Amino acid sequence: MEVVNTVSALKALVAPLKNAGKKIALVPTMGALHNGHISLIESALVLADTVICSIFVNPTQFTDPKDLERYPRPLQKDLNMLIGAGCNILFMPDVQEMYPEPEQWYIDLGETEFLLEGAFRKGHYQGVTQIVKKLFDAATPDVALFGQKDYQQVLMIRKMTATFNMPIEIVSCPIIRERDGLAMSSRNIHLSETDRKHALILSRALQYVQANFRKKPIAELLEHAQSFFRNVAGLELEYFTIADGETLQPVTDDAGANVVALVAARVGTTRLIDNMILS
Ligand SMILES: Nc1ncnc2c1ncn2[C@@H]1O[C@H](COP(=O)(O)OP(=O)(O)OP(=O)(O)O)[C@@H](O)[C@H]1O
Ligand SMILES: CC(C)(CO)[C@@H](O)C(=O)[O-]
Ligand code: BAL
Repeated sequence: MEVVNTVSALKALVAPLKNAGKKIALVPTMGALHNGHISLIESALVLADTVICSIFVNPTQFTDPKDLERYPRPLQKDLNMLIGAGCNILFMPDVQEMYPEPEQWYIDLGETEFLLEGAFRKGHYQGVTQIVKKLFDAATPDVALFGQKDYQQVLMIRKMTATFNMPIEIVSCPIIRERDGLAMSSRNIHLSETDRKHALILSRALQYVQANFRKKPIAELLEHAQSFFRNVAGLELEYFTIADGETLQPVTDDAGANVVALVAARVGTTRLIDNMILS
């Protein structure tokens, strides 16, 4: 695996590959890799000739400075995992290169930006689209892969690429879970033993809704799913919604296809998200 730290070094590697007609895939990450990330690399290897993984903990998408400060950065382990997975190129730019000057960035991502994650992490999707645009410009991929775990993120990135007419296929990959159902996340490392038990409530509530969708009214599903989170010390529900998979607006009982249940909760000091597609 080639490791490059600058945009110019990345472009120098990628240009001859593109000239030779090779298909390039990009898997953007913030590091602290787990099997969810590795599944993206594996899917990328199927879709493309060369797979680039980026590791960059992007300051502009963090709304909580403590969250940024304590974001895990186990570099050696990440390198070993990427080599084991067969990744071809690791791009690890530094903050100074990605943001040489403080810059203005605003793009219209539509109303969906302000719902769910966007409501709890103000400006988050401006920061995400800002860095993903820079990563796309640097890597010039044909295809980029993201996890369904960050469901709303995939919608926002599709909107951004459409805005800039970027000819990049955006692929959403299934959520990889621990054996007991907890969605893998770099932030799981912060969970205490008690938090780890409470964290399971997110996937359990989603599973309940998935198993009972169209069997019970939406209001009843929501009430019961939300009740899973009540009176659990150290567990704080931020949202649980059953929404249209494109607009993320809440659906009613006559909803057709493309419905998703999404949840976010604080478990101890850690904020977790998860979702399941219902139809
Ligand atoms: N469990 C998972 N299954 C599949 N893809 C995942 C999973 N977790 C994260 N991803 C995807 O990996 C990419 C990089 O995510 P990121 O580096 O933020 O990891 P993360 O585990 O989501 O970390 P955190 O949630 O703590 O920010 C994103 O596209 C994300 O959706
Ligand atoms: C896409 C991403 C790498 C942009 O920083 C990040 O939001 C993530 O890890 O999902
Ligand atoms: N996994 C999405 C990146 C973030 O939480 O900031």
